[in-house]
Amino acid sequence: MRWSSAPLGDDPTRLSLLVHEAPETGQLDVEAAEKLGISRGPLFGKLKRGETVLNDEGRRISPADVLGPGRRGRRVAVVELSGLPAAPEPVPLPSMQAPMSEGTPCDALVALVDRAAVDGAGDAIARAALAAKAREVIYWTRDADGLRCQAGLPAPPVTVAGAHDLHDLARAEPNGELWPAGSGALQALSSEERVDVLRAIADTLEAHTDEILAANAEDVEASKGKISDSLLQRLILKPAKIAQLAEGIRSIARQEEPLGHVLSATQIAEGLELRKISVPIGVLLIIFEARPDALPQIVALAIRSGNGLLLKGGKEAARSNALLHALIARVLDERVPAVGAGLVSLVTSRDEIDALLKLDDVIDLVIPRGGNALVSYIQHSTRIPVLGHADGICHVYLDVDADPAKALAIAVDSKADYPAACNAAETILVHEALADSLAPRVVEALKNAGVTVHAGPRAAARFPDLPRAETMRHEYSSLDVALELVPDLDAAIEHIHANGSGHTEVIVTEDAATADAFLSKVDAACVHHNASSRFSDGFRYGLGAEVGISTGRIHARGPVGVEGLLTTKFVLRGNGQLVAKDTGVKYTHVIRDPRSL
Ligand SMILES: NC(=O)C1=CN([C@@H]2O[C@H](COP(=O)(O)OP(=O)(O)OC[C@H]3O[C@@H](n4cnc5c(N)ncnc54)[C@H](OP(=O)(O)O)[C@@H]3O)[C@@H](O)[C@H]2O)C=CC1
Ligand SMILES: N[C@@H](CCC(=O)OP(=O)(O)O)C(=O)O
Repeated sequence: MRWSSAPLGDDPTRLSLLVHEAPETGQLDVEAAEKLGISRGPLFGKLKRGETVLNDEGRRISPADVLGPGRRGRRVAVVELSGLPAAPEPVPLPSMQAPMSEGTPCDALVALVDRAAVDGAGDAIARAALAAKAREVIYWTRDADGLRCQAGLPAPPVTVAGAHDLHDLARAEPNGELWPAGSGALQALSSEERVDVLRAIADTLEAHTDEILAANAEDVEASKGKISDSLLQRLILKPAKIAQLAEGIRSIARQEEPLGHVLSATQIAEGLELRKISVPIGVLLIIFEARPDALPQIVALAIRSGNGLLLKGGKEAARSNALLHALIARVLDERVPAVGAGLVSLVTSRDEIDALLKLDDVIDLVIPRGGNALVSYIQHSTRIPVLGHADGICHVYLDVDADPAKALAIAVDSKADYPAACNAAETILVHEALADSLAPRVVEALKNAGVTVHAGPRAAARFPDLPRAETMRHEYSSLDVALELVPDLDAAIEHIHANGSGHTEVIVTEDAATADAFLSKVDAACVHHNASSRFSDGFRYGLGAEVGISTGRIHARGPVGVEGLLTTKFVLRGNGQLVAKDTGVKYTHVIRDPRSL
């Protein structure tokens, strides 16, 4: 352990210390070392100290070959903000201008405040947290009775890279280095290291299934009677769901490295080569509903794509999310200490969102995943680009040439498989020519699956006993569905465009030309032919997982996986070429095949 003093703002008389903990090397794997031809003795000590050694045959053995994961030395900034007399002798500083953290994020900021001044200290603490790039803030107060660690004060939640109070932080004008630090460090990791983290997260989820289920059971218990049954189902985690989650994360790990992928290449002129490569977007703020399995999926996609993350989950899932986040944070700290837990921050309260939405110099993309109200609110409250994942008013159109067995099964699966999902069908459209043949069978099959069928204006004339649908533009998110009759394909498409939300639309028909017309004319993120709307999902589409299903048009649409979290960068390599009013080179503009590079 060593310490140095560090300046805080423009008042060098105040106590401010930077405490550095010595790093811990990993455990030496004696068996592995002996297998590599290292005899017990001083070489073991050298390897433990991080030195490369020569084995008995003179081959170089590096510490990484025989040491388990180590722990980096933590850094804690200590500041005294109350004007109390300075404590230990300040050590002369190399530069008073140096940032308090010496450029590296601190694990924690310990702030000492006069008890009487606590109420007014928030802004100063926020500024100190910013200067220290602190991931966590711990307050101590001091009065006549001595020092006290203030557990009673609003807990300093580990939120945006740990900053304790986002409102204060927003006022403190972050310089953009605090949050992206983790993202930059993530990009510096090798593909193997990021893959290793994903595998470790998948293993951790499975290993802690019981604890996760216990935290989830508390969330479910607390929400019973307060939310609808279908929303409760969305909140519930089960062992099979956790196993599928882990498998999804492993499949993301198996995917081809997404960063630095050459998407196109052009020879601009002799010796002047242009490449377009894939890069991460940067820092993402993702707001999602009370569905805890979304958290590890989103984290895995962000890690694979090299993005930093701020997460805000639905309040009903608070305990499940907190545990999942803590498990992931531990993996990050253990496996990639250079990146650390700060890469993924969990915001717990809706109140913190407004301050974050102001940080357009820090956050690169906001993805609100939830109802239309949420998405519109975010769009109107920020200058940060927004990729909306809004509601799913999905239709299944049963064409005159539909195979009846497929039509019945697809209608039932699209609604009843998981009624609360945004990709569940909300309206079944049936060709009018089938009003007396297929339509009653559809009503029957849906009823048998426990679904209440609500008749639209035309269907009501044919099925007067059914309850009326109050509107055709409604997301039931429950075991309810609307039924409407349409005269032909064009009317079906018109109905979909008038009432749908651009999420997922399905046609059931055996006529290829009708299917093609539907698939090309319908304007939605996902269009399916003879397949359930429920396939519209990142895991089922083979993306491993999803952030959600984008109902926005730019830049990603439909289930958003790793690719949806990337942007591009042009890289031009030359050897001194100039533009010189476009006379400097002879343009060739030869398109290269990226696969040949
Ligand atoms: N397209 C897609 O991928 C998805 C779409 N959906 C759609 O979401 C809807 C259901 O979601 P629902 O459970 O109602 O979720 P909400 O839209 O009510 O909330 C989702 C999240 O947004 C937060 N939130 C809501 N309003 C605000 C606000 N004004 N400021 C800050 N945060 C806010 C909530 O916080 P808090 O919990 O604290 O209130 C929660 O974390 C359905 O329409 C469904 O189709 C759902 C999942 C995926
Ligand atoms: N991925 C989902 C669908 C999209 C989704 O997240 O929906 P929701 O259940 O509203 O959170 C699924 O089919 O399982």
